[in-house]
Amino acid sequence: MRTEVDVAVVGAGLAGLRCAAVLHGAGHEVVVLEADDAVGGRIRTDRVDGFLVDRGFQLLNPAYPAVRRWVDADALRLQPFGAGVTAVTDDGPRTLGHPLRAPGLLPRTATTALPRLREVLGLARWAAPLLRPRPDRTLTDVLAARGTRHDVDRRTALDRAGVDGLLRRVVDGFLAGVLLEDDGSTADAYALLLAWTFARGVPALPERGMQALPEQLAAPLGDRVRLGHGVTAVTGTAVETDQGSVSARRVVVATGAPAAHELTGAPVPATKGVVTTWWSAPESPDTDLLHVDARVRPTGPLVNAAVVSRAAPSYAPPGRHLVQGSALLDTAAGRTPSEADQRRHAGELLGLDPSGWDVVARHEVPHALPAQPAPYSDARPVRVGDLVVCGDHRDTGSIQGALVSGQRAAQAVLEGLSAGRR
Ligand SMILES: Cc1cc2nc3c(=O)[nH]c(=O)nc-3n(C[C@H](O)[C@H](O)[C@H](O)COP(=O)(O)OP(=O)(O)OC[C@H]3O[C@@H](n4cnc5c(N)ncnc54)[C@H](O)[C@@H]3O)c2cc1C
Repeated sequence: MRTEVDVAVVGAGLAGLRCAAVLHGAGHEVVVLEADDAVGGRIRTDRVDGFLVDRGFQLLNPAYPAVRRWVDADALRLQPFGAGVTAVTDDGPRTLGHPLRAPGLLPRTATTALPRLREVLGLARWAAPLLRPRPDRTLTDVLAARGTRHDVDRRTALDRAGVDGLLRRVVDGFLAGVLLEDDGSTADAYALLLAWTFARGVPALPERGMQALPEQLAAPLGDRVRLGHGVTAVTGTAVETDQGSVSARRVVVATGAPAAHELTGAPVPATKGVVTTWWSAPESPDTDLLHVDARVRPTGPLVNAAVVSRAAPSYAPPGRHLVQGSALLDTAAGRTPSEADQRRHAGELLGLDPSGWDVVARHEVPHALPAQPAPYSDARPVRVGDLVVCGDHRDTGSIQGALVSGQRAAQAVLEGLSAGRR
């Protein structure tokens, strides 16, 4: 294979697909070179025995600005989770729900929150910047104006705001599952940004699984996406793959952080890992919420568990339920929770006997998210030497961040191409 194009994009994850779609839409000849056998990168879905299982539990928040702008969410036929969380506590299960988006949870939310007004006030102090954004300013602007909170991690910020007790354990447990760290080391500004998106939208799963999202982005590109093309080397104008070489006026590296480092030598953030086990269960409680362990001494490794098929019925065949339990994974530190530990803990969090569950799949994802320590930075440069680099590690470690970094990379390429023409 020898190809000549305007732009070669390495990687068909969300960032690469968004970047390629913009360039294709602007009339440039683009090729996307993907090592794997399908598009999606970290967002893949398998069908196993009639179940849909994503490669690691994740959710799509339709309130992400990038999703609103560039994704046809209606076409994905989203199945929302409940807007709240159920916590196992030392005094039994407690539920906290979004007051506007989950009015049905109000009585249970009030029972949890009213006896803890001091803790609620602490939480309000922590979340105060979220209450202030003016319609004409983004939350990032508001956080920038506050300055210092870019420099602290979320543990320090929650301590300073006086968030403690049960609500602190619920917040920590919930954020551990989203940020994939349980030491509070993520930049507080990013934790607040996430809280802001959770306040504005209810996370959901597409009817055909999470992979429907990258597939939608890839559709307009047609056969410009070449699967099974592992890239071995790049320069500013050429890409070597295991199938031959591609010449291009510009090259975009849109891989995850470790591959970006290998191909470009650019420094990349450390990564966080997660292991999700999926089980088929004959019965389940009627809950579409995430369940977390908010006991003073949690008894297992899970950051969350859920009966996925209660929220997303398309994920299980009739008469069965799909349960997931996710735990932090750090193979270098010897932290690889066993299936048995995950199963026992999931049973506790959901109030079920897990002995009759069958494993459907287990996904260990060592590089699930880039670490996002303080000071917060959501827009690392996309130009690295004469290459353009995108991916969630250049922005925030999220669907939103990957899409935005792809967009920024495309803009940088367009500027470069038009400057080259002058
Ligand atoms: C388990 C898990 C749970 C998550 N949960 C959430 C969530 O709930 N909400 C949220 O917003 N985000 C979540 N995320 C994060 C989100 O999925 C990622 O931020 C996003 O998908 C990253 O997209 P990307 O395009 O930057 O990178 P990737 O998806 O990693 O895409 C990079 C692509 O490059 C390809 N590639 C790599 N090397 C080469 C090479 N040499 N040649 C050719 N191709 C190559 C890869 O195969 C891949 O397809 C989660 C991620 C994981 C793994």
